[in-house]
Amino acid sequence: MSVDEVLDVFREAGAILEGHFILTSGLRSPVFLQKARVFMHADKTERLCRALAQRIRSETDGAIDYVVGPAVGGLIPAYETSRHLGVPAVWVEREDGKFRLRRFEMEPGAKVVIVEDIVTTGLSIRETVEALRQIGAEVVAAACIIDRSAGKADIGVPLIALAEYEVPAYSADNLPPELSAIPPVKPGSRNLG
Ligand SMILES: O=P(O)(O)OC[C@H]1O[C@H](OP(=O)(O)OP(=O)(O)O)[C@H](O)[C@@H]1O
Ligand SMILES: O=C(O)c1cc(=O)[nH]c(=O)[nH]1
Ligand SMILES: [Mg+2]
Repeated sequence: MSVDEVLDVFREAGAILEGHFILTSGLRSPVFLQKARVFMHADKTERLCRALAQRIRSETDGAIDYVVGPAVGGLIPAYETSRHLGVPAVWVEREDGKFRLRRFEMEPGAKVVIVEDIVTTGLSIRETVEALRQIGAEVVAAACIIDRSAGKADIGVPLIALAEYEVPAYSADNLPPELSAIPPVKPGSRNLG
């Protein structure tokens, strides 16, 4: 799929929100990609994840044992992408704030591909890589639907992005006046009580 085709899916689903958003990294942005509004539609999700699975197959060597999704945003795309790759999908979720594979066993040396929804700074993927390495898994690559860093995020493993779409983000102490004027909202699940 082309970048425009991917963004059209987000546009059609009303998933490109404008306002003042607190991102999971703490950065602020005037744009939020509300992926849940895409993933609520099985047909749109299938189209995106089929294309992502094709990219994963062509850009990784050898067999993959598992797809791993970082909860919450990675759950649905990891599951749907795994269906097209023909391997099981598991997930990491936060326990005391840290990602952990709480519900599954994984044999040491298992080859995994992380499937995320959105990448901004790459922080969530780096945390997922760390959790998987701690249990002896081999992270072959990570993949995402949209990379908001447009290739700049350093995650320490190859990143396969279905689309790169650069969106501005600012530190909280360096906001442009038009953002300062809007009360911020935090849509994601990190640090939810
Ligand atoms: O590259 P990063 O700077 O880490 O940003 C991207 C992450 O932010 C969102 O997760 P969030 O923690 O907001 O919660 P969610 O998965 O519940 O949406 C998204 O699902 C990615 O995991
Ligand atoms: O960086 C984030 O937290 C983030 C950005 C975005 O556009 N969508 C999302 O779900 N998370
Ligand atoms: Mg997430």
